Amino acid sequence: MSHGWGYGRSDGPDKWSKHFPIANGPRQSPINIICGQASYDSTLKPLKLKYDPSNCTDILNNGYSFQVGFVDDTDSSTLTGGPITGTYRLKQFHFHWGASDYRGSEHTVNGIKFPCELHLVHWNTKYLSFGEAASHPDGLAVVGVFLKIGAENPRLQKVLDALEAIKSKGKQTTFSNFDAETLLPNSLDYWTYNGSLTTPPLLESVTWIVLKESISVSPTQMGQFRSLKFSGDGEAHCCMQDNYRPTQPLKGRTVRRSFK
Ligand SMILES: NS(=O)(=O)N=C1NCCCN1
Ligand SMILES: [Zn+2]
Repeated sequence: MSHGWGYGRSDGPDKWSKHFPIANGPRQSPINIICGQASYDSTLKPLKLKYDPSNCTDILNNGYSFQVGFVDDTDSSTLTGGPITGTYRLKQFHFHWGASDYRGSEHTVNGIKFPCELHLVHWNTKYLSFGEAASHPDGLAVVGVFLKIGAENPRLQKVLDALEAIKSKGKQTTFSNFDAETLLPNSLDYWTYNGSLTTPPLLESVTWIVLKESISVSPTQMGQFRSLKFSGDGEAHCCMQDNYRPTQPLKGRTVRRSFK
């Protein structure tokens, strides 16, 4: 499952530019969102997320994070509105987290790190597939949701309960009838900017939509994230944590906000 990159000292984010030179490109992600510099745009539409729980198929430890996959052969789980035009289909969601509760998110807000960040990955249906869409500047839209330490999150717990079966790299199991909408906060106010995938191949094809409101996660639940392994069965155990890319230079980009 390893593609020659990771989050360790020898293969981590500072080394990615060796095989993926776009790592130093003009629209890399994640970024630090400076609230006072994000400009309100009254033309931004409300986000419309319509997810069908029956599209949910599986949960996989891919050796970098874990992802929950969705069938994406129809428009039954989609993102529309917001800063995008057209219809984007939900492909998967995954998370990034830290070894401690004081780091782990990829985006930061006024320099503040959260312990975890959820990414809901969607692709533009003007293209034929996720893979095709990922090579176009308007191909992908990722909704980012911060997780903040607080009360136990019973909706998140449904996902965490499935981790028992996918502790090591390459493990996959069925995961069905999950409504991804239950992972969203009450408010869909957002920041948006043009960026990239935050993991190799770091393609600059993502419209980022980062929600202002966070969802809760308890310290115990964060421990369940950290119980996963980067390593496969039979390999030296390596806890899956600190699987986040540090923030990247803005390089003149504008961050817009949908809220006053
Ligand atoms: N963290 S991210 O920007 O969503 N990066 C991704 N890379 C591979 C495909 C899905 N997403
Ligand atoms: Zn991600």
